[in-house]
Amino acid sequence: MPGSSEIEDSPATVEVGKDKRSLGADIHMPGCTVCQRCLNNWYFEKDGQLYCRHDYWSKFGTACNSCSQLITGPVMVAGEHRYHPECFQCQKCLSYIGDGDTYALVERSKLFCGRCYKEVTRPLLTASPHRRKPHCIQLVEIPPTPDASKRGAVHIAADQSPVSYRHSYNDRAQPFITITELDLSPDLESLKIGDRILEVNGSTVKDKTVEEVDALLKSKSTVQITVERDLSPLRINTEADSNATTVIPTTTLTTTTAATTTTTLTSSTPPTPSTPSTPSSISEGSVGSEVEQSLVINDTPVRLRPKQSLRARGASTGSSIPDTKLHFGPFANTKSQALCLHSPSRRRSKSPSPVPPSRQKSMDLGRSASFHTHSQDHRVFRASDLIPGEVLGQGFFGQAIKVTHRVTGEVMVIKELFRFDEEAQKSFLHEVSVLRKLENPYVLKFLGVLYRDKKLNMVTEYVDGGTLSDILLNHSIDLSWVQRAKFVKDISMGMSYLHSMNIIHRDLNSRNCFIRKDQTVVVADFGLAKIVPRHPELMRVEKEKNGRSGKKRFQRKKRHTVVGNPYWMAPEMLNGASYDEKVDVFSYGIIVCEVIARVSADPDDLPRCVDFGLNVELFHKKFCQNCPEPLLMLAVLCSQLEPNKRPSFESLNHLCEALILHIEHGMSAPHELQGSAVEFYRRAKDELYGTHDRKRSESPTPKRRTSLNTIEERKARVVSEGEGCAKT
Ligand SMILES: Nc1ncnc2c1ncn2[C@@H]1O[C@H](COP(=O)(O)OP(=O)(O)OP(=O)(O)O)[C@@H](O)[C@H]1O
Repeated sequence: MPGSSEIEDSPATVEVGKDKRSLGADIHMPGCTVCQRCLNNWYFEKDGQLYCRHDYWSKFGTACNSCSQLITGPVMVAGEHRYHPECFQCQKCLSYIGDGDTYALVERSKLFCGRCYKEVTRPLLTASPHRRKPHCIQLVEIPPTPDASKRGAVHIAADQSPVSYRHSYNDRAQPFITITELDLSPDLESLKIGDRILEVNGSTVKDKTVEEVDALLKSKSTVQITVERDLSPLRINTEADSNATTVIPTTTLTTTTAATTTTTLTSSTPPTPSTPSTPSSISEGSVGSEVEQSLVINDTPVRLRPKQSLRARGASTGSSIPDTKLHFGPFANTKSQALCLHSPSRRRSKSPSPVPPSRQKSMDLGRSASFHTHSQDHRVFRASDLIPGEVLGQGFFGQAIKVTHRVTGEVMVIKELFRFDEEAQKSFLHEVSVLRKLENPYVLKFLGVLYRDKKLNMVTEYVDGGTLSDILLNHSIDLSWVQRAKFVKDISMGMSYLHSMNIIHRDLNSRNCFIRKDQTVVVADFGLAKIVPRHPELMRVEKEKNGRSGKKRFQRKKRHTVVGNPYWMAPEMLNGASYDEKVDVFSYGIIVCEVIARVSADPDDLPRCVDFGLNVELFHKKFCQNCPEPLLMLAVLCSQLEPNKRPSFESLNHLCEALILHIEHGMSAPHELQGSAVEFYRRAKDELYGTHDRKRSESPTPKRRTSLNTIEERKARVVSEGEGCAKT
């Protein structure tokens, strides 16, 4: 995890799956099973063994093939490679490859959508037909048909050749299921003889027999096949191979595929060496029943005989695919059909195919073959699953729309971008990647993602009670002090969870806290959240990896970007100074003030000082006639100017619980919240400035808007000085 700040005051946490329990800080912690280092903060438990986070991840976690981060939610699977849905993105056109989309993963790292893959590989093949074709995992979709027999068949067999073991995607002993024959059909043009089948309709074929897989392939509905190919099972018949080429009069027809399969139809006597092929290049001539094809299969030349069913037999040297057959199908006598064989780069419209081009993607597909969910709760939705409802509101980059699931009736929210610049994309992806890691009753629940028009949308729970700000400012709603104390407790619970996950929210405010019908509050909006490592193991590993000074890299506070809304922003951030997670505690303090006063956080309404602190004396005078003193004390403690003096959310949880008991049942308030808040504030100010200067630090604000302007101007200045900013 990137970042540099270490969060103090947090007790050790046991993580058993998703269950996290706090331990007292004084409990002696044993060492990590793998690295033996003392587990004095976080640890993971599995089968009675304890691990540090790093070793747990490396032993049991699945890392994303793109960002290398642990995958905890939905995962896109390409062969043995796994991706976060938001990382499953075409590296050329940057569109998201979603549920049911075709793709190709080249050389195990370069991910392309189906269209870009064809564009990218074409010049490669043109440049050098001899070059070794890259390893590729590809999701190919065969459209549905009312009559499966008309679609063309994929013939498969268990491949016993040693090649099939060489780049295995698993370490099983049994052979791969390999495509041995393909009917000539536009639907099958993206498949190649020699392809190894990894999945059919999203299910691995590892444990299936050839017969079972064959039955799946014969389905009338859409079939999605994930195939792996490498080592050029078929490649261009070049000069070196030409001796073995059988020739038939008049025709030289060379078809180069975008992937690894090439087919050469060569002319008759005298045998002419094949010219280096160009993609889909064609010398005019007839292709009919007399044409014979020459192929190279696993480096062995084979012949293809032109019959209704062309059969390629292993040459005398012995082919690793001994009996390869190409069915030309009902249009065998047409040149265009012949070209369609293994020629995905050709436009389908040139083919007199019985399958209209629109059928290729027109069906409402089942779940993507490559999609699997690790978490029960996180899903990938299709646009057709969701009935759009009202727009709930707009943010800086996007908008939130209420939606209802067509089948289950669940009401949810999709958050979609309306700005597509880099900053918006980055912020959005960041929010998705943060939110999907979180699971807590006081944090907005992430439900999954929705791909629409090659764009990623986030799907979350719908929180039906409005924002905390809305509720507080609606004075027709009666809010008891107990209820208000419960609001602030819930926020503290959500925030302590976030901090325990090493996340600084940085945009905590009453508009980002939503209220459920049962009056619980959830913390939302993680677009500005910052992930900071604090686990000693992670730091050590990171330090070793980077060879940098751990001290410098992991000092507790670091100068971070200035982000968030200035009304809730901590003074140290407004001043452009280094900050840590205690900025969230300051924002929380301002929220507590809003809860007490039921006014907006605008400094016009909520009195602040020229040093950006809370003007407690004025606040007390204006708003605290009926307020329980310990609640005001809570606000004052949290909004202290010195970050280190603000309590952690962990201790705020306890204070809030005791506060509720105090307000509800008259039990004594915790000692931290006892006494006069105004007195406490004066003492703290005197300590900071001295008695004489304290008055000057407080806001005399003779002109009404001075304080507001000061805060906003200060932030604008900090930002223009180069600290950067997102969203105000
Ligand atoms: N899960 C949700 N449940 C109910 N209402 C929501 C939900 N998410 C968003 N909203 C409503 O939609 C509004 C816009 O939300 P959105 O997240 O798009 O922007 P924002 O959080 O207000 O702004 P920004 O993301 O720029 O900070 C919110 O203020 C809230 O009123």
